[in-house]
Amino acid sequence: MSETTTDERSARPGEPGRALLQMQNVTLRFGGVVALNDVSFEIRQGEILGLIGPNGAGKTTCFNALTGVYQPTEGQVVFDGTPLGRRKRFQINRLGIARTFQNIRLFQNMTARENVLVGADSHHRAGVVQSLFRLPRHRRETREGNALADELLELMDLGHRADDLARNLSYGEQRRLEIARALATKPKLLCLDEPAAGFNPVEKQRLMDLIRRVRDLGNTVLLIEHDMKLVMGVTDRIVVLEFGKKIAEGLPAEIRDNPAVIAAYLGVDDASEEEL
Ligand SMILES: Nc1ncnc2c1ncn2[C@@H]1O[C@H](COP(=O)(O)OP(=O)(O)OP(=O)(O)O)[C@@H](O)[C@H]1O
Repeated sequence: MSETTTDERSARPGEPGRALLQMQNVTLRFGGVVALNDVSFEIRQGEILGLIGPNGAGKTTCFNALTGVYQPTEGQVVFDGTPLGRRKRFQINRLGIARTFQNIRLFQNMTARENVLVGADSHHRAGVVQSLFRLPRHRRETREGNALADELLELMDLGHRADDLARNLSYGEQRRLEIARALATKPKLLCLDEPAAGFNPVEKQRLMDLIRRVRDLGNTVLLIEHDMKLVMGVTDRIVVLEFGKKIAEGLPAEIRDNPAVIAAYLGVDDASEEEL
């Protein structure tokens, strides 16, 4: 997990703090489709920022722009003071951005612990020679990796499943394992793309509690989530997209009362004013 200093945590969630990531006037086109249209916002150190909007609003494209899957057509993404430019996904991951996906991407025939270790391993420094001959650095990193993996599994309420194959975990456990694996890269920013998709309300609430726990340890989280009630309950600030444009940004209570947001969601089948 990322380490934080007192300075970084001094700003309370929702209050102005250090900008960890800045989307600066990002436009992203796919042929004639403008998936993002001049979008600007920032993610502040130590907060949970919710990114919401109706289907097709551009949320996943936004994620993809800031994790290196797509390059902005115009504008730029600045992370921790560094413009991401044309960096590849693994380079952006090394800078400190980790993400999970809408669909589960685990190594199904590996144990839960091994899946987390894959994340930690990508940041280890011991080379092939060190590993082959089990030299001291490799041994130390293996020990540290195992300890970190177990800590993260505990954090995600998966300590008791460490030695079970990923494929034998329940759907909810697999989703939590993905978050543990992403955290193993010790990211400065954790991006979660609909982590509660397919959950029942009780599971959803439990996951949101875990995400808050992750934030309380000093991590910064970007969260895409469709369920409005959950977003309102867990996030510190919210950015709302509609048709590729940012239509609102603010504290959950401000977003709930924002007429443009209410109008955007009333146009969607499965949302009602009550849900907002
Ligand atoms: N690779 C692509 N090629 C062409 N168009 C795309 C591509 N990816 C996304 N789009 C289009 O960009 C727009 C935004 O899509 P995006 O998936 O980012 O929205 P979203 O808010 O994540 O939606 P959902 O909630 O349904 O996942 C949509 O019109 C979509 O069809």
